[in-house]
Amino acid sequence: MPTVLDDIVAGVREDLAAAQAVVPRTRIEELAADAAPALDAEAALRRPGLSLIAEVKRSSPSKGALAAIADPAALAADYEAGGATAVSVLTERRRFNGSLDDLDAVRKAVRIPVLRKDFMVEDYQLFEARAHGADLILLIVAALAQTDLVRMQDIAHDLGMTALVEVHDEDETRRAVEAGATVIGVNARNLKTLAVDPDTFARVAPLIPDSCVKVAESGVGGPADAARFASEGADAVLVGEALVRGSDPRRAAYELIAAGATT
Ligand SMILES: O=C(O)c1ccccc1NCC(=O)[C@H](O)[C@H](O)COP(=O)(O)O
Repeated sequence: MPTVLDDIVAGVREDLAAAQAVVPRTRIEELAADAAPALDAEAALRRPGLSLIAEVKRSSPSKGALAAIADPAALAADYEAGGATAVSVLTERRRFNGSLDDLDAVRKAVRIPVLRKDFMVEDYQLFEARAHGADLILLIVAALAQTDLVRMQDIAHDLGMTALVEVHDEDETRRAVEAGATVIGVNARNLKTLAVDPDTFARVAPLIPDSCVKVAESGVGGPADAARFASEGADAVLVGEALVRGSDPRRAAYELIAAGATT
């Protein structure tokens, strides 16, 4: 029985084939090479205190529609003003209602690193991300064979980008570490059931070497959660829903970061 992840990836592959028919691989590589150099997102995430990766997220498979976000650039600018270290832009179209246009708009609006958050399954998407100004990309261990994970991380680094390698459990964490990941995101959302287990980070983080940046992803509902993840060793939290549902994203971003600093 296909999982939610399988369904999402199948849709991504269809959209990717359409994109490649319009912009072939050689051209997307040229566009990536011509883009302004990537910002050093890993260095930014290593700064003292709890970093916030604030997400532009319109909808999701687990919750459906979250927020209309007519102006993703304005939202990203609010995140930056609130002290976010980076902005995550969901570019997947079918389930998250995102796009590369959102990435372009956010890239133009902020001076902090930008994450292209998508389901990366082919090298083409890495060049595409860079061509659209991404500084960070997401590699989901559950969606990739180990050889693909290693190669795609190498390509991302060659393009000057940081790879946020996402894990959900102990086995995936071992694979991420073995692949040489330096920035590891522990996603509390089970990709089969979509349930969020807030204890995932505490369980899995001890397997991540101290030399890595540790990011707690999903289910951060407010400052108390940010403080808890910081006390459990998170260097950063990645937050979507709690920020896009609120009325004051700038203040909400500030409060998450402040809560992380108090631990
Ligand atoms: O959000 C989902 O429902 C989802 C389902 C399947 C795969 C990925 C999914 N979300 C992507 C993310 O990782 C989150 O957007 C991100 O961690 C922020 O989560 P949250 O703060 O809980 O919105």
